Amino acid sequence: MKTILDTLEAGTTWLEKKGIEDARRNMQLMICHQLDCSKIQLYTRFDEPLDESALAPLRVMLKQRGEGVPLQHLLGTVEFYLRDFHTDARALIPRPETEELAEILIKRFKLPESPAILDMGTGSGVLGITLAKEIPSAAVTCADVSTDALSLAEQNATALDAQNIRFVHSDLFSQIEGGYDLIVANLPYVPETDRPSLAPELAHDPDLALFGGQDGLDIIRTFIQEAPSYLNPGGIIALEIGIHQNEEVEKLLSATGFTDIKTYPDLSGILRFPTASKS
Ligand SMILES: C[S@@+](CC[C@H](N)C(=O)[O-])C[C@H]1O[C@@H](n2cnc3c(N)ncnc32)[C@H](O)[C@@H]1O
Repeated sequence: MKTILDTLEAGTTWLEKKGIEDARRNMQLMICHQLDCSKIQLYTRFDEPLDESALAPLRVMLKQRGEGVPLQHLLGTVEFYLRDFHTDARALIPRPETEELAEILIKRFKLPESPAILDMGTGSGVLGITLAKEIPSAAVTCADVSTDALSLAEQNATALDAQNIRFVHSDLFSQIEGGYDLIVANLPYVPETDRPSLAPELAHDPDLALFGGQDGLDIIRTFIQEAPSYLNPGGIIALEIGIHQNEEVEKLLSATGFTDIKTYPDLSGILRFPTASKS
């Protein structure tokens, strides 16, 4: 009978042949998911035999992973700011760099006592829900044009018991009323011209979450132009953008009258998080 270690080795080899990066980690996490145990527990159970009731679903997951289905969709969750968020095809899989944006906002910005916060393009809700949980006195609004994304975000807010939060179906600010102290937005920024060269796994993210027109900035341009009307004086705008988009976005912010413009780098040094204030 196959042990956990046999299964881990065989699955890793198979995923490597399929060109999956980090194959061993992928396989470990799929086994942990199937056995409902942590990675540490897995190491202590290597010699345990796996019967067909555990192997059969693992084979299905392995096959799907080999076909390029993202690991996060197979596991059903992603950790973001130390909380587990459900993730599926309804919204973009939360990315680790977005966690860095949450960290910057929580640690580096001084917000009013009970800030009104808007998360525009909330997707699975990771930014808005994290801010709601980390700043319990905040009143957070999460908006998205996708009703699918909103249903996932609401599911996550309920699972994480975020109560200081509401959800609005809105194409940018069309259904939003003003008065925010912080507006954060990770809107689509992938240039249409990059579509043919994108990693196959991105095909599992909704198009609506990725593409922002020819240079990627179509939606962000409108967002920046409209945002001042929805910010309180001294209010902050914070975005996530793609590589080499910072100069154009800083110009847009400046042309719209924002001050204190600063773009923070992500951990790999890409200037990814522009922030600015309304004077
Ligand atoms: C890059 S995803 C980010 C999702 C989430 N905020 C995150 O960080 O993981 C962009 C999100 O913006 C939403 N979106 C796209 N166009 C929009 C628009 N015009 N108005 C509001 N939301 C929009 C998409 O549906 C998608 O959920």
